Amino acid sequence: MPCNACVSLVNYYVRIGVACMQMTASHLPYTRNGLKFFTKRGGLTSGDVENICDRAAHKYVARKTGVGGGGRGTPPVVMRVDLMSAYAQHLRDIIKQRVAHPTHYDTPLRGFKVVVNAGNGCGGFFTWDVLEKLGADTTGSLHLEPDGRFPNHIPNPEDATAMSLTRGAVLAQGADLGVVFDTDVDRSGVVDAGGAAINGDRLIALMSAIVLGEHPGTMVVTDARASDGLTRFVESRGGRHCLYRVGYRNVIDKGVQLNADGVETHLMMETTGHGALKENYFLDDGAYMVVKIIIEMVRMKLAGVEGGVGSLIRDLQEPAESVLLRMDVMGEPKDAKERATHAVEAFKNYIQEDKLFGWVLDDCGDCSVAEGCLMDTNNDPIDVDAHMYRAKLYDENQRAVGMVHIRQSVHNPNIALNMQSYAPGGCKSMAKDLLERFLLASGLNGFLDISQVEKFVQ
Ligand SMILES: O=P(O)(O)OC[C@H]1O[C@H](O)[C@H](O)[C@@H](O)[C@@H]1O
Repeated sequence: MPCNACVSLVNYYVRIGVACMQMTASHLPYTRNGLKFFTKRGGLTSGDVENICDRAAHKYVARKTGVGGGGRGTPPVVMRVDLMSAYAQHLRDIIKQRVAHPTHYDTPLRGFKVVVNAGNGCGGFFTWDVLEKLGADTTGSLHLEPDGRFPNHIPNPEDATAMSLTRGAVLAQGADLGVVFDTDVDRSGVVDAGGAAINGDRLIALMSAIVLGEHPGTMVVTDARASDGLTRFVESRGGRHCLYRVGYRNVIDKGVQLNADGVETHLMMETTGHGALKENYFLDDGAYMVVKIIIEMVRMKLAGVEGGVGSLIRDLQEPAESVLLRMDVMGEPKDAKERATHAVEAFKNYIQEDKLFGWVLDDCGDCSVAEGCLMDTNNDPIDVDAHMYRAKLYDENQRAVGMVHIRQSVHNPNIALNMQSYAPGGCKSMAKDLLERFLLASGLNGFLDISQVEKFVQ
């Protein structure tokens, strides 16, 4: 079930105090699984989940040993709820109400062709239970049947195959829009009528354009891998851009915290396609994002605006090149976090100690070293992926070559090096510079596998 179907349950049952939980492996292999927990305030944080696990473990031990009660009491009430139908109806109602079609209120998508690629995850419902019921033609939709082996491609809007197959279907059908969901529909991407993939920064730009139309001046929170072009895009529309840590929960929690601090923040999105809106309980809900885009598409058509939703991001300036390289932390797994922290901090120190001439640490986002995030009043940040910095390289003529974002991976013992350049060849120049003047000079290659960087430089 799409995890954000849970919000329907929360909406409907919150009065009697019900929260909900979902089992999901997202796009990971079917041999792995996880749990997500929701209450009316949104998804629980990792700290909350740890607390629940601790308490469950204590209860389990108490029950096994007969010490401390073990949670015996009134047995829980079990009810069967058709959550998916309620969720789909909730989405349909939002589209109907917000489009308020002057001639066919109940079928506002009549005359529109929308192709869905569910990637064999659980997003197929969006085709028959949302789009078709609202009058859309969904001919040419792809991979709607759930299959945990994901036989066609990784169900992920960041996946090039997922996007290009959807593009092919959109162009073949002459569709107005293509929609790509990840497995559990917490992420999405779209393809416009011209076949352009709208994911990553482009999706954030599109959502920013829509949300800034509704909430002028709002803050938009993203992870700090987002491009400078995106910051300019948001600012040119009167918005503000807060760059924060990688990890969708970090990004969302930052938005929650900003709102609590009185900074109006309506959109929180990661460059991976996870996105949450204040109006939707701060949930990372891929279907809700698509609903917002579809409403905009229909409104534009009704207003006689040409070009479809893709035209909303025409002036987004994108990097000339984007590259992600990984450096595995070698040695004992137990030492990996400390070593990775050391390496990322060494990058900052090298710049601050003027050992990396031409490199300047960025002064916005929690990835900065100067003031911390410009808007950050959180003195107790989540200790996930906290070590990251962003820096720019300038050439001898003071022209910016590009930007590097260096951080520990959220999941694995490696360091991710995201590079974006402003001109072709810039990523290679930056990688070469970092390899020679930092990775080799510092001796970090003693415990970092720098082969991807070396290969890229060659
Ligand atoms: O640190 P990485 O391995 O690149 O993974 C980073 C990603 O981890 C998870 O999948 C989170 O859900 C994402 O929000 C995050 O962007």
